[in-house]
Amino acid sequence: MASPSIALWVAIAGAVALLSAYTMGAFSSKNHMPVDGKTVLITGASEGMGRSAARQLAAKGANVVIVSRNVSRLEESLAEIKAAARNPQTQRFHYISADVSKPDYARSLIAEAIAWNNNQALDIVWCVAGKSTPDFWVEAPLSLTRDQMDINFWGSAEMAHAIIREWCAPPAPVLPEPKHLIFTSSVLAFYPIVGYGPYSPAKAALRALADTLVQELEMYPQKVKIHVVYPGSIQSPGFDRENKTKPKITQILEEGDPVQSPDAVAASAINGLEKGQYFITVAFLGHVLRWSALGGSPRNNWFVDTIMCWILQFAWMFALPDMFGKIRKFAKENGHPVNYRKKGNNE
Ligand SMILES: NC(=O)C1=CN([C@@H]2O[C@H](COP(=O)(O)OP(=O)(O)OC[C@H]3O[C@@H](n4cnc5c(N)ncnc54)[C@H](OP(=O)(O)O)[C@@H]3O)[C@@H](O)[C@H]2O)C=CC1
Ligand SMILES: CCCCCCCCCCCCCCCC(=O)[C@@H](N)CO
Repeated sequence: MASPSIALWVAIAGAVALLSAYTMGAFSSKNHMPVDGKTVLITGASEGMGRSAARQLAAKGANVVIVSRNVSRLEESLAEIKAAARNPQTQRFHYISADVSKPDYARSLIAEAIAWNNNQALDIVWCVAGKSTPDFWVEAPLSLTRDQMDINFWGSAEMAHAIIREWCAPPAPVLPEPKHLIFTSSVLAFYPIVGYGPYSPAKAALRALADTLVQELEMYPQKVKIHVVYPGSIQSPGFDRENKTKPKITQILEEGDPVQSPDAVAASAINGLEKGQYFITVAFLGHVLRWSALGGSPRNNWFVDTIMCWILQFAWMFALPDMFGKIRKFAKENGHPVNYRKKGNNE
């Protein structure tokens, strides 16, 4: 015999479950970033996650322009991307060699891509090109931080400036479907760890730029959606290179981060884009670090994000002493950092 109060609790629990299922997107399968027949420009697509993303977008029907410096790698990558096309008869593919760390590289690059695209505007621009050379911030020359800023921050900022001016100029058409600009940051933007000092500030700067742009773009009649992808460790050619200079303590601290394949990261990022997410994390540690550091950034989901942000503030009570404990133990055993900085670092 159920008392009225039990029935009431069951009803409330049911309503909460429904509400959370609804807010978690269980009833909405809308694709917020359809790419079939659209044209995507993607930088850093000759290797690693950019190449995987380009191939997966081709398989979903996109025309793709890939950008990086090395032409033979671009050609090889383009062949692979072409082979994955969904509609080989109608889809088109192209590469452009450019160095994204150079000032003002983006305007002429975009002009070339538009000309190739039968003078049609680009639909999606994804900045993936990036590079990390881990080292101790104090021991490494300061020029290393400048170089990392040039590629990781300026490489995307130049592109954002040029493409948004293109999409949002007064004569540009106001279309029902949004354009998409995607940045590729790193979970280190949420929680930087020692050894990535020359790199993390550039990736964190991308977050601040994106948080500004989502506000600024509200003021234009044209619709542009900003997204930021935050990968953890990716088993890419770049990862193999960075491991050569990565300090031991950095390896110890990032041990708990499972390395993902470029394909898995690209698939998960595209899944987040299709769900319409703003900040996209591609693995569990990434979700955790996003919740642990969300601040005033727009939410993907008010219900889930609010509860998880709240829980994660408690998790730091255990995580921070653990991380600092590892650093202090390492320092005690190894002495002054000058002694254990890896050889082979540029000096
Ligand atoms: N690997 C990892 O663990 C993580 C990586 N990231 C970020 O994800 C992105 C992809 O990383 P990953 O898959 O490792 O990439 P890779 O290092 O394997 O590949 C980098 C790509 O960018 C291109 N590139 C590098 N420098 C320039 C430049 N100056 N101008 C134009 N293109 C350039 C490269 O081609 P070329 O050399 O021919 O120019 C290549 O196509 C990067 O932004 C990276 O910072 C984030 C978190 C973790
Ligand atoms: C409550 C919170 C728990 C905290 C746990 C902390 C674990 C830290 C893991 C750091 C992972 C770093 C991946 C670097 C990826 C990257 O960007 C480079 N490989 C550059 O290419």
